[in-house]
Amino acid sequence: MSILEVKNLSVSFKQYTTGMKQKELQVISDLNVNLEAGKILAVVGASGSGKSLLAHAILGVLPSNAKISGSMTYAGEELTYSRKIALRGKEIALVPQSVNYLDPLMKVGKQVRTSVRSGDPARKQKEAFERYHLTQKVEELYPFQLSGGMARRTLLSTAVVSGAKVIIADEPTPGLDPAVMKEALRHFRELADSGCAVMLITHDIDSALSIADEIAVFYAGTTVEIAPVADFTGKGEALRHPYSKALWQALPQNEFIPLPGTQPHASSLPPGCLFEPRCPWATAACRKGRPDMRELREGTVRCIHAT
Ligand SMILES: Nc1ncnc2c1ncn2[C@@H]1O[C@H](COP(=O)(O)OP(=O)(O)OP(=O)(O)O)[C@@H](O)[C@H]1O
Ligand code: NI
Repeated sequence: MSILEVKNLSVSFKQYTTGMKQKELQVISDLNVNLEAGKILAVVGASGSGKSLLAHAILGVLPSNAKISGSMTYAGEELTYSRKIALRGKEIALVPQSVNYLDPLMKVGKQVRTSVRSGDPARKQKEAFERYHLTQKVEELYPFQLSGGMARRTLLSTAVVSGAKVIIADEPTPGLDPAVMKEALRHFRELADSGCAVMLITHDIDSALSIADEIAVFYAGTTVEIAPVADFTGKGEALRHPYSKALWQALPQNEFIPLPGTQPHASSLPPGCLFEPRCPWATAACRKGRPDMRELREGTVRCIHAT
């Protein structure tokens, strides 16, 4: 059952260039994702492909010079800005990419306890700390006294004690030791199995494959493919988009073949398909316009040539 749906999301930033001229920088174009109760959607893609901005758009925490279009629904109703504020941290929780989101002036035990909305805050905080191997001492520390890994585990604890129905985790695992990282991933799976919808943004495709149901591949601010995890296998034959195949083949454990070229910057997006300049399948038709997302073999793809 779909709980959060993002349709044709575009995000642009107003920027001033020389002589006070204004320019719109389109950083997300026509992006679609769908989160379902009980499912984990992993979001992968190069740095700068718009993963964090999607998370921020859903939570309503984009900077004030951002312009947003498209539609979002939560539990079947439009997710307006005021609804985002009302649901943030309650029904929709974010594990932010940066540990700077912790309140610098509040002891971390208290930060976690204030996120608890039902049940005993002290007990829930203790359980989360135990799970993430944070000792009791840590409760009394301020964020500046934590190591990077401890700060991350605190952020994880804050999101998981909230009882939110949707958890959006933006690169939650870097800097964690492997045992804690595994525990965090297992915990996301448990939360999904108990009915949450989870969006896991990660650079680590292997981790994503170990727990997710579907993978969304981002490129230059849009989704190029959404595929079941089972399709990420072999040489990527089952994948639909040439970029997903290239991303898969570039992994060290696969062919380790790098894809030549770079992702276009928002200031110089190609006129047609965003992947066209690097695409081995590109034809003149690909330069004519942006392809729509279309259904193909249990997944969706944004490519006119995909079969
Ligand atoms: N406030 C802003 N003003 C202008 N451009 C921005 C702003 N915030 C982000 N961008 C641009 O939007 C694009 C997408 O950024 P985003 O942070 O979503 O990438 P990401 O996929 O999360 O990358 P990473 O994997 O490095 O975290 C980038 O090109 C970035 O430079
Ligand atoms: Ni990011």
